[in-house]
Amino acid sequence: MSEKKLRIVIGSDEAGLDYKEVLRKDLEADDRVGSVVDVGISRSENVDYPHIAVDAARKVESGEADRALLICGTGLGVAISANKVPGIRAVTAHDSYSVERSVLSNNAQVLCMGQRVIGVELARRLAKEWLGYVFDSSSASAAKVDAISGYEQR
Ligand SMILES: O=C[C@H](O)[C@H](O)COP(=O)(O)O
Repeated sequence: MSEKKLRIVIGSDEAGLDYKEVLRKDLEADDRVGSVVDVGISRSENVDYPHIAVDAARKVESGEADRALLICGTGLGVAISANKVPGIRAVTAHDSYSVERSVLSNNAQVLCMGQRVIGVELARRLAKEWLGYVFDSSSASAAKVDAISGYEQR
């Protein structure tokens, strides 16, 4: 039985644009990915990171996409912004273990990285690993994620 392919949204500000372009190509070439929607920025249009991050997060929240990958200078601003969208769990992670736990412990749908923080090859490797993790809703972590959701003001 084949796994359902992931629908990914990718976005960045100017500080993350180079990595975003590289990571988008990697995602498009990955068999586990069914679609990649790029919410910007492009070389010709600059937009500040909060708008890109919220746009991407809304696509996940609405069910249009399964996950989002966001890049800015640090990976911090895009995570803060994406987390303003109810139902979204966005994290900044630059190491393999945190990327794994962001999905398996936190059921985070949004991974954020900083182009000014890690090398491009590590970012590529982490994004590849990230695709392989699937949250287990019958795991002991599920009740903790539910508790996070319970604190949201809807
Ligand atoms: O978190 C913010 C990002 O790192 C962004 O790319 C740069 O933001 P700044 O220009 O406000 O430092």
